[in-house]
Amino acid sequence: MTILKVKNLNKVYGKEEIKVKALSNINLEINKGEFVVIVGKSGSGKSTLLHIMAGIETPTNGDVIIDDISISSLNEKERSLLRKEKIGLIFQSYNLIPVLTVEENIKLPTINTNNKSDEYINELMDLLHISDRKTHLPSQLSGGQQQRVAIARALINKPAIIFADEPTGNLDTKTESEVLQLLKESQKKYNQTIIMITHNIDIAKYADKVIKIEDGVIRE
Ligand SMILES: Nc1ncnc2c1ncn2[C@@H]1O[C@H](COP(=O)(O)OP(=O)(O)OP(=O)(O)O)[C@@H](O)[C@H]1O
Repeated sequence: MTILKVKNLNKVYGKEEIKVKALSNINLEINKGEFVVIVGKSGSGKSTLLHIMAGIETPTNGDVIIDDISISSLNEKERSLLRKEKIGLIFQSYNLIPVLTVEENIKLPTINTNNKSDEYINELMDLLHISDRKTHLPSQLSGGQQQRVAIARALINKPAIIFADEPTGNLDTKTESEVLQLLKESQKKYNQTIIMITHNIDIAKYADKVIKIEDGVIRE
């Protein structure tokens, strides 16, 4: 079953002499439950594609369809609701709120939703080995711990699709494999789709589908 479709997508940044064509006529389909990896050289358009698929950046033209809903037909408020309900985002920079504790950061996406599950927060903190840091602030954590908090925050609403931009780029090998293991367990348990940018060939080996981008174009 298709969960995400990209149709004739183009993205151009800037105008005239500073114009950059970041994506050219991208078409793809991703099935529910798939683990998809996006690879390609620096500047090839990976982050641009991921951000547009996640509804945090708009295309110049073309469309993204998530669960039969066309993102371009939504206004900003509706897009934000769709993101909250269906999408989890993990970035290489953790984007945690500095004045909130670990637990408060993880709970952020549950505000204004029906998700009141303290049980799942505790389960995630246990799985990610951050339970003993739940009242700490992000500045009191190591990089790996901060990334695990960001991952718990992305998973808290049990999103249908998890978008991850180099999520293990700043982690040591041991933490990296723990984080990947957790993502895969979550994917299996809740039939989630993971779409991840990585430079790590080993991660690409585990993927159900590898999307290779070269100069804004998909190479099969
Ligand atoms: N906000 C922006 N304004 C202008 N050009 C941009 C902007 N964001 C990206 N670009 C350009 O679009 C192209 C694709 O960038 P993108 O960040 O998607 O590449 P990437 O494959 O994710 O690279 P990396 O692996 O280095 O993160 C690049 O040429 C980049 O310079």
